[in-house]
Amino acid sequence: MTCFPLFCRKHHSSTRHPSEFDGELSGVKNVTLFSYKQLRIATDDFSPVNKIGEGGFGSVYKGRLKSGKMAAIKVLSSESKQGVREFLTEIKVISDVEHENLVKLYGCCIEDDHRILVYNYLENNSLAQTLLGGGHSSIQFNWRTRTKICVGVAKGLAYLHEQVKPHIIHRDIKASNILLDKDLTPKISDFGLAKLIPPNATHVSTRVAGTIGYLAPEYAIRGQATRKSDVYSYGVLLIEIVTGRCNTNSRLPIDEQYLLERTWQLYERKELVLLVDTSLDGAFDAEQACRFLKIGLLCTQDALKLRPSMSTILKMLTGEMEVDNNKITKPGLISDFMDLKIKNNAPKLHPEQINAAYDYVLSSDNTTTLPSTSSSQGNSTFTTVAYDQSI
Ligand SMILES: Nc1ncnc2c1ncn2[C@@H]1O[C@H](COP(=O)(O)OP(=O)(O)OP(=O)(O)O)[C@@H](O)[C@H]1O
Repeated sequence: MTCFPLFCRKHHSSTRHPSEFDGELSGVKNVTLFSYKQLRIATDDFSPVNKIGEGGFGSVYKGRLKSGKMAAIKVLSSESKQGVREFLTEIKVISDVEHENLVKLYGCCIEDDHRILVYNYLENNSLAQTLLGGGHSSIQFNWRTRTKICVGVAKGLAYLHEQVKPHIIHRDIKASNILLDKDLTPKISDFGLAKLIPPNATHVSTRVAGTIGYLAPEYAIRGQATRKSDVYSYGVLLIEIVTGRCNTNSRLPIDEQYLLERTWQLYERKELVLLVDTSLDGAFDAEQACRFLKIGLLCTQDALKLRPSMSTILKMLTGEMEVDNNKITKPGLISDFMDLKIKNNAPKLHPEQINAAYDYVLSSDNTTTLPSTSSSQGNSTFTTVAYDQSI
């Protein structure tokens, strides 16, 4: 393994072709550059046996580096144009930040057409595959562990939002981007969509790219990414961790399908405790669990100003600050926005219809008919959307 700043020319191997990446990454320091051969050896020639995941970006392999360290090796698929941009963003953003609750980038490989990111390997997969994976994991998420995960993710985000300069908006906080190490310490991953906030900017107007179910309405509709749109996604995640449920589940009765709506209903009825994951068999601190759910509601309010900052959230999670019930208002839901826009009193939408409705709301032709409500129902909302704000 060679360790040197990227694009320190005297170290370039003969196989590396200078490209548009040189300019794009000129400010990046201290990233280890791996050769393709090193990563081929580490992964046994990218053997399917070592494949541990597949994302929007490409395939992820487990590998052992020459140093003996285990690594997660993320190979950008060659067709992915958008992926190249995200590849560059990810390197720029995370090469400079280091925190216990953020995934660590060991380095990258830019050789011929290969674009590969190398991270520290996290033994216990993502929250999406474990806690929310429908019972396919043997990990016991007891209440203490859940508390540690909620607090850890909040610390990682507070660091990105408030300590790093310029501040960083992650833009894709969701269960599949929270990875767990061997001690179940959470690590925020996937900085490919992150944006750096220029000093004095109130928001970054941007292509909307994120995951339905976690997107703050103002970000989904107007493309305005702020730290408060990350706070919204964090609120959704927090409620998922306490309840052990995905934010949308179309197998449930209609009034329970949308977790945020359900949380609000039970909050109004003062029955929030009923929402806590039943697999805990009652072994949880009810005051703390209800507090976490209320914090989730604070985070997902429609008005950005009402959503707390990550450092305030952290204080509320740890009990250093009280949650003021008077400050909690109804969650902002994209479906509410769509209900207003869609003619003929659109019925409640299934997750796959939300995708179609997105396109509908953002298209100039708002006379388009929505697909019928009787379509087949899926359980997952982990659909990544990306469209131009200018649409
Ligand atoms: N550092 C890592 N350690 C262990 N496993 C990892 C690591 N990074 C990624 N993985 C595995 O690879 C999978 C795919 O990760 P990736 O970040 O490419 O996509 P994703 O976040 O699941 O989806 P999307 O790209 O659509 O957001 C993860 O769900 C996880 O199982």
